[in-house]
Amino acid sequence: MTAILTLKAVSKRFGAVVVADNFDLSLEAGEALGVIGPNGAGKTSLFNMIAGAIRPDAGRVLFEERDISALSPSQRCRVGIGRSFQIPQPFSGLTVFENLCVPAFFGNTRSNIEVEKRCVEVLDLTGLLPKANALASSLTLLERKRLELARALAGYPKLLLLDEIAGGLTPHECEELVVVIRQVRATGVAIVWIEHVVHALLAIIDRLLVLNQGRKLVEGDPRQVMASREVREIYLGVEADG
Ligand SMILES: Nc1ncnc2c1ncn2[C@@H]1O[C@H](COP(=O)(O)OP(=O)(O)OP(=O)(O)O)[C@@H](O)[C@H]1O
Repeated sequence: MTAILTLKAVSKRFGAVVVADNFDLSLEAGEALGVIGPNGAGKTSLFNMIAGAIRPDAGRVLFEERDISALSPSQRCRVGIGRSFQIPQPFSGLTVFENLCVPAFFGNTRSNIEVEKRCVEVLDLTGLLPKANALASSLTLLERKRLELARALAGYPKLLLLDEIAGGLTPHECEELVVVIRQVRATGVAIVWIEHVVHALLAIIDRLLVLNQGRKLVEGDPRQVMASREVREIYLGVEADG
């Protein structure tokens, strides 16, 4: 299969803090990868380097085998990278539908009818159709999370970066969101999902990567990774003896 995303020997540091240490990553089209790691491990910085918000000190980022290292965040959006942020910040004075129009119209040559159709499709997929005309400021936390996902989807991404989208939700709300993300996945979009709510991740992903201090600590089958000595050590603070 073709790699949709490749990171080659990416390094980044902020002063003495290393957030990526000669880091390699490959993701196939349609694949779902989970990313966990302790606070400060470099997870959001990884997204920032994929989405173009920060530039690595060294290394390259490839999307569908094209080097996108020099592209701006908006150009990366246009090639097919969508992103949701840890703290949803919708345009609170606009309606839910209008919030989607912004990324759906941005920087493309699609007709109004096509873009409107896309917005309705995404609202339906994310369960927000009944709220289409509500002001974003009136939404509950779960609805704002749905809107965050919908805004990332509105720009026709082939790769979706989800940053702790389940954070702060009740277990029941989290289950509802997992149902939506599963539906998104079924449309063929590749997903990289950073999440501390591990059971939500495990319901979706094919592969799990554990980051620590900008390095890949362990990666592979999600359940095997969760049961690994390395994960027990960093999360439980125990010196596992294997
Ligand atoms: N722009 C920046 N300038 C300076 N330091 C930064 C910058 N961005 C991130 N850092 C530092 O880099 C480290 C990694 O941050 P990052 O947000 O990538 O971690 P994370 O794994 O996402 O953590 P969390 O789980 O707490 O969100 C942290 O120590 C953070 O303070």
